[in-house]
Amino acid sequence: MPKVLISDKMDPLAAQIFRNRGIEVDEITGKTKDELIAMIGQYDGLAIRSATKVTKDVLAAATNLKVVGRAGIGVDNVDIPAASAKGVVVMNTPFGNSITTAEHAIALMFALARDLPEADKSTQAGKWEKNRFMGVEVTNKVLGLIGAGNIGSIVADRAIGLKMKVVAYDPFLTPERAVEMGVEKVNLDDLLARADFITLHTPLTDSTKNILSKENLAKTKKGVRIVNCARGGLIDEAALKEALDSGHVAGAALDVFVTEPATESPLFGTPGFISTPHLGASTNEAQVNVAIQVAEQMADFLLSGGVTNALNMPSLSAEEAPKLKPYMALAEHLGALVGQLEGDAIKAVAIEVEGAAAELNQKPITGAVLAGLMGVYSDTVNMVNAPFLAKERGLDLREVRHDREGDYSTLVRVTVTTAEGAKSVAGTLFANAEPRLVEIYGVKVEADLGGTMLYIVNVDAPGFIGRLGSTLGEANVNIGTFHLGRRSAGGEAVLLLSVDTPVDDALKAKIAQLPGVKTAKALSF
Ligand SMILES: NC(=O)C1=CN([C@@H]2O[C@H](COP(=O)(O)OP(=O)(O)OC[C@H]3O[C@@H](n4cnc5c(N)ncnc54)[C@H](O)[C@@H]3O)[C@@H](O)[C@H]2O)C=CC1
Ligand SMILES: O=C(O)C(=O)COP(=O)(O)O
Repeated sequence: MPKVLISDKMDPLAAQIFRNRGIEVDEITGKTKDELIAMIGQYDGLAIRSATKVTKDVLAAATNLKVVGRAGIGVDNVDIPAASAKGVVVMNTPFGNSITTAEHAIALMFALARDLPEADKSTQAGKWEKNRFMGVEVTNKVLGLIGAGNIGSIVADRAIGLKMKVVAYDPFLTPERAVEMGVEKVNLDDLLARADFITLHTPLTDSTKNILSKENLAKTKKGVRIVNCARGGLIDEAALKEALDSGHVAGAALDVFVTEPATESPLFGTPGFISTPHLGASTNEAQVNVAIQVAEQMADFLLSGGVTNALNMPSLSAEEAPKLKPYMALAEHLGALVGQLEGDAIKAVAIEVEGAAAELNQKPITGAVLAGLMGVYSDTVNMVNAPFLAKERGLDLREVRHDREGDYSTLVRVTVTTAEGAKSVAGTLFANAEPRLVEIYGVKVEADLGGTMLYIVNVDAPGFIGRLGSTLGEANVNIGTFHLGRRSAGGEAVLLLSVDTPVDDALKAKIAQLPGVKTAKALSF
């Protein structure tokens, strides 16, 4: 039974879903990094929000971990390259809390426009300072949207409803989408110069870090009000403090900080400054959404291999997963076969599918071929890290889907290119379920790949099979299955046999010395 740790505060529905689906679950929140490291080894899945930091050290200790599920959007608290290298899938719930976060941005915009927190404090202190608080309307004001993705678009929609003019800066926003959203696509300088309110909705990346830098804050319109419900680090906090003190920026509302929890900050107490403790996603509705989604996605993955919303591997629906399962076994075997036969000599790989296989999602088949191929170099390769390892080795990858009718109702072909040219192996499914090799380097051989095998290329001549059988018999090695094919009578013959015991180097050398043998390799699957 897989075991999951929920390490951040999550709606109880998450634990309930795991249990209903037969997954053991522990809810242990608020642990330090060392405590997490000490316990993580026993879990197959880790469900988190933003508090748990899934660092390289945590991943190194996570010897059983297969999936990290983020009940929310931002995954900057997860070292994704380290997770990928370790073969751990990282998934999030990209839509579950977007409305809620957009609403929080709008709420903060209004709070800034009317100085609500300060007015509340003063009124409850019995001051009735009616003349101190003079706000601004948002109607007809320009809202500058930095980042026009899921949350940004919802903010734009609400702001347009409030009769604001929305200008958006997002390098990935197409002109068509801008028209659809009813916003004007602008460059950053234009936005800074025109916006009465600025709201940020981008992830924190190299290109967005300090996007509101000291220099860019200086380009804003005097009296601008700024909202950040995305990530700390998008605004230079020290520069923001200066701009608030000087009165250039009239107000700023931050839900997120460079360092969280932000229990102290030079910004605290600055006139015009409002803050909330990373509450963007904190509504009942959003937390129910993300808890259900993350638990269902993680359970699908742990129980059936279905992959949804993964950031480091292609998606695979829970319905598709069982259909693809035998193909993935076939693909992994074909990859392992060419990987063991050609090793470092491989420069490029082409993966072709035809017949029934061409109707399926090809990405998992490709991932499985690469996992088999890269598995030659490491025991910890799986479908998640194999594509990254292949890229690191500079392997050129090509995927081809054929519409044509071939000799087989379904076929997967893996062709590798080495200095000697292109070499290919192909396999099919017997009875839609059992993987079968059908061709190796141009020779038709039907074989079950599995266990320990011997691959022998020899000159097709009488007496060879007898001599090989005797050599194996003398070494007390029992033959399990025996598959034979040849390029032409009297030409090159190919033998693939499974044996019940490992073949040591001495026996391999003996076989290689038999008359007529061109190649002799031991394989394991
Ligand atoms: N405060 C909170 O509790 C919450 C914060 N968030 C944060 O909100 C942010 C946005 O979330 P979504 O809208 O769902 O993401 P998204 O991926 O749908 O949209 C992000 C947008 O930023 C744009 N972008 C990327 N680089 C940019 C750049 N250099 N300049 C301008 N735009 C750029 C992208 O093209 C994309 O359209 C994320 O960082 C997420 O972590 C999300 C949920 C809750
Ligand atoms: O979903 C996100 O990106 C958020 O920032 C929400 O964070 P939280 O789950 O409230 O810790």
